[in-house]
Amino acid sequence: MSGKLREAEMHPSATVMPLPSRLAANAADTHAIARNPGMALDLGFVESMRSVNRSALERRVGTLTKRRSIKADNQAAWLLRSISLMDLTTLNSNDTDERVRRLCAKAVNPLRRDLVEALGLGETVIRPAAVCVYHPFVATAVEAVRGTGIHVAAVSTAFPHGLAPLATRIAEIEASVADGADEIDVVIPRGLVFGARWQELYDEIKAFRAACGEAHLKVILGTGDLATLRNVTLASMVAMMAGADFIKTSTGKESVNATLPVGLAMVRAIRAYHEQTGYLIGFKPAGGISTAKVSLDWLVLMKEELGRPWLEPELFRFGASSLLTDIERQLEHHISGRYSANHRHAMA
Ligand SMILES: O=C[C@H](O)COP(=O)(O)O
Repeated sequence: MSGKLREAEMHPSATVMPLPSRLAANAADTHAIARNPGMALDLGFVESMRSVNRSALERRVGTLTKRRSIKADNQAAWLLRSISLMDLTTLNSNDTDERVRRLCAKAVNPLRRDLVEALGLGETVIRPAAVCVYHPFVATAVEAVRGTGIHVAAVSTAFPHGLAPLATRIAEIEASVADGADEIDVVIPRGLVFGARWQELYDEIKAFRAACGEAHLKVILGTGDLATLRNVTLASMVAMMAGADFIKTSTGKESVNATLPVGLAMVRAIRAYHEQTGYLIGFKPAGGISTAKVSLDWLVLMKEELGRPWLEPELFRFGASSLLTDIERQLEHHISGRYSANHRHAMA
């Protein structure tokens, strides 16, 4: 099979629908979007989202993923898109500066030279949107990706549980911003959701947003801990009202991470918020997304439910530590018809 990609395939956004009013036209800057300022907490609106039908969401996900909207011939182009939508992540207890430098080097050159050439990419640069690290490694990452356009995201607010005093969590955000992180992934204390303590949750997230300043705020709900899709939907809505730029499923540390039905509940909350306010909120599924095929399922879901603007890094990211390795293997297979051993891939 030829590995060369047609121009239109390399740039799926070339055929996008007209951009909604709040999306800036300059897609070269992945922060070029009108930021969600948030709104007053409207519990009536939050509660209007309360009925969530799990089996209907599961049926919809089944239909979407079986319809194979991405044809085999186009899959390589969409896998390249998955790379550009990735927050390449390392969040391990044994992380070191050296490991973070290696991750960043991989982000700067995510594909081997021979793959780039075989795919006919020419001067087209394909890179993850961001690297995502713990606070102590922010400065190292900033230095390592300087000048590349790759964002540096820090997980913050006592990741992954969110159970430190509020002042400590806010100070953590401020420290990561001071070190150069321009995206901050915060976690919510799940107990605020179980107790329906929406005002407290709203106030905390609003304080996180203020501490972020210009840095973009991604709010991790820890959906695997939240027990019901109703909780997921209501927490999504409160996070957006409090000024989240993105809502994100999971930390990668819960026993259940990003699932498509949960993702669907969240993107429908995003749609409702957009209809109410005109603002576009990003979505980041994270945790356990490790295969190229699953990444394509997510892209189909986003395209079908929210449309093309949510296939751009301004509005969609995968949080993933090992997805890139599988995408590289699948691209190699696309080119050569063979799979190579994992050890040939630097991040394996
Ligand atoms: O936010 C990103 C996640 O922690 C990554 O999870 P993962 O290691 O399962 O890909």
